[in-house]
Amino acid sequence: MEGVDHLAHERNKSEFDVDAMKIVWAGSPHAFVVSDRISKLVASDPGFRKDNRSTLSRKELFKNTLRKAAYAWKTIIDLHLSEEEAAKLRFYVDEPAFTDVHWGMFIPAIKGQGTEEQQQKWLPLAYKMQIIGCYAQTELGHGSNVQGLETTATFDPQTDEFIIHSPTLTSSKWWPGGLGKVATHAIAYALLIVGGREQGVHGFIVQLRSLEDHSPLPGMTVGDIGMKFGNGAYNAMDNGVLRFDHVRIPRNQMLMRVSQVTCEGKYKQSDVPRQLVYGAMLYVRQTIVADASCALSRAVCIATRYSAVRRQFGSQNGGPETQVIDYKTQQSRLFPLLASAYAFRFVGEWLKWLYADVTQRLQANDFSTLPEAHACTAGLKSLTTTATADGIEECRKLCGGHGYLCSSGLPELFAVYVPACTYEGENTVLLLQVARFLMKTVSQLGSSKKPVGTIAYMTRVEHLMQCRCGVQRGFAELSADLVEAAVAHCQLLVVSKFIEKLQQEIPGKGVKQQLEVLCNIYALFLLHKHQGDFLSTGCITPKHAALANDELRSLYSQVRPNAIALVDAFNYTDHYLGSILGCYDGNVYPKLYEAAWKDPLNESVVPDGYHQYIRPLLKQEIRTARL
Ligand SMILES: CC/C=C\C/C=C\C/C=C\C/C=C\CC/C=C/C(=O)SCCNC(=O)CCNC(=O)[C@H](O)C(C)(C)COP(=O)(O)OP(=O)(O)OC[C@H]1O[C@@H](n2cnc3c(N)ncnc32)[C@H](O)[C@@H]1OP(=O)(O)O
Ligand SMILES: Cc1cc2nc3c(=O)[nH]c(=O)nc-3n(C[C@H](O)[C@H](O)[C@H](O)COP(=O)(O)OP(=O)(O)OC[C@H]3O[C@@H](n4cnc5c(N)ncnc54)[C@H](O)[C@@H]3O)c2cc1C
Repeated sequence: MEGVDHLAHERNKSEFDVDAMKIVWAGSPHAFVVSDRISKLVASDPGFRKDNRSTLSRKELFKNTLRKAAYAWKTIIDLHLSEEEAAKLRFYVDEPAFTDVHWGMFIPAIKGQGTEEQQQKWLPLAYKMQIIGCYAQTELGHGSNVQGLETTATFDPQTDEFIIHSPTLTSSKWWPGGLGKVATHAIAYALLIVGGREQGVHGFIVQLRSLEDHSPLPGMTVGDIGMKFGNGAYNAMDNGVLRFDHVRIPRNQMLMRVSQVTCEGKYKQSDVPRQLVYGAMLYVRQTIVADASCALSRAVCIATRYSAVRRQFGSQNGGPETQVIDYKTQQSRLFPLLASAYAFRFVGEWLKWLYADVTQRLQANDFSTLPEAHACTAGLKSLTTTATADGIEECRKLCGGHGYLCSSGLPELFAVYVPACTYEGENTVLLLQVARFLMKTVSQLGSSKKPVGTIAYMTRVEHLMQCRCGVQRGFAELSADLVEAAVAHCQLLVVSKFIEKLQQEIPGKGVKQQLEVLCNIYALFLLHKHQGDFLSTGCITPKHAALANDELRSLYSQVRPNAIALVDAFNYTDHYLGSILGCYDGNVYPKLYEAAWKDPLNESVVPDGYHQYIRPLLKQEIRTARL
């Protein structure tokens, strides 16, 4: 039944102003208007179609991605879109591509680590896409251990150049997105050697390919690293391999904000801390946290709408069966994820603020908040991506069998999303960074250096002052426990930022009340899940644990009538969701049925291969047939 809203009865039940919630979700009325306009623009343009993605071969998929990226760029130019609108357009096009790394890493690395002069030279070219950049840090042998990178950049004072070289197989650059087939330039990270002395890892701008015919420049061996997890999905991205054979670049292509090499071959360090070499990672981790709420909310939107459409069991006197969303078990799996999507949205907003604040301070040579910013970006990146990847998979299961179909949108969403747990810092490795920061704070508790900001609470935890570790090799030996402490610290951050959000004025009928319910679900669900830890440390009593569980059930009942409206507030178009199960009108079954017939296997009634393989089998001719 075309045009009928099968979820209208659900939408009529809602107890709050959905339009006002859309603005809260978007961040501001302006952000909502931009997001709404651009998402509809992308959805209505056949040039951005994506429903056939899972049936394309790797080569077709990749070429189609190139076409879309070029078409997106043309749209941006033709419509004179602002930077903000252009970023939204790329977001709603929803295809992993070299452009993510060009805009998300190459440009930020030059901005953060380049001198004024370098920025003036390279940024205009990059902004106009006259050059396309990638971020070549990871190597075949080392990813997490950045100090272990083997690529060398040796200064040659005779020619005023660096010689970039890959001395071993394991020093081959391996993984950088966009490197394989597209990028013309890279920020390549290499061990700097000046006057025979090693000076640690630094970033260099290296041209990879000719701007005339795209052939690799002399001394470069470059290609794609091969198929990745999931058909379609992240295979639209050309993650690459690169070897340097004594490639020479001018001295002024070393990113020199943090440290410099003079033409005489002197190595000089500015007053800024060395850690700023890692600055691009700080930036991207912050954007990944914001992105987690998008990916999780998308999966939750699909699972919630479908749970309201799907009915199983419970028919009374021939009446309709029960909507699966009404089962308490379904609610106890789904609603904490709905609450998490909102929680991650708000902590992402806060992290964006924190990043802007630290950037401003760094510009004024105030480096005091850098360790905290590093711990927050690393920890929240780890926490939100792990929870989102797990959450997407849970949403697939919440959709039963149909969740496994590509047309549900969930398998591809999972395949595209799950590497976020690894890239930009493997999640456990990042939690160890948070643990290191926490232990450093604990060790300073008795001193005059008082913890502030996100660790201010530590002064209130009396017993931390008495913490002494009797275990040999302290940190390494206890690292599994310390990782758990780091997760708990990050969860505290998420909960406290949700509570802070609720302390702000939030307009719109019933909006604040809904958010309070979600915040309580988020916090109590954590308490319920980790009640063993809370009980064993005496933080709660068994009675508290039971009360929390009772309260959770009551909160789920309060969410139930508002569930569809709470996911409508994400304001996702059917194009962006890319899911038959999650379509706005809930008209799932006819769409699933129709889509099945479009599969290439159904192009002929009798399949290719019948005469060769099926018929001989049926006719018992298999032993004589040539297979
Ligand atoms: C489809 C895409 C969808 C969504 C994405 C949305 C937007 C994103 C846009 C684009 C991205 C798109 C695709 C992703 C592409 C992926 C790219 C990459 O993966 S790039 C490679 C990333 N690599 C890593 O993250 C490596 C991880 N390793 C490290 O960060 C470090 O090596 C590590 C910190 C683990 C260890 O460093 P090391 O110096 O060896 O050790 P140490 O622990 O001694 O640290 C020294 C000192 O420095 C402090 N510190 C470490 N890192 C930072 C930092 N980033 N900032 C500030 N400070 C830092 C550390 O705390 C320590 O300080 P103290 O001595 O304790 O004071
Ligand atoms: C899709 C994708 C895109 C990528 N894009 C880029 C890119 O554009 N540019 C780029 O430079 N890189 C890129 N990467 C590489 C990525 O950044 C690294 O893979 C990532 O940082 C993890 O490093 P690794 O592979 O060395 O993992 P490893 O460090 O080898 O991890 C293996 C295991 O060892 C554990 N481990 C490692 N160190 C420790 C430790 N100290 N203590 C305890 N456990 C430890 C980890 O927890 C993990 O379980 C990309 C990767 C992927 C998957």
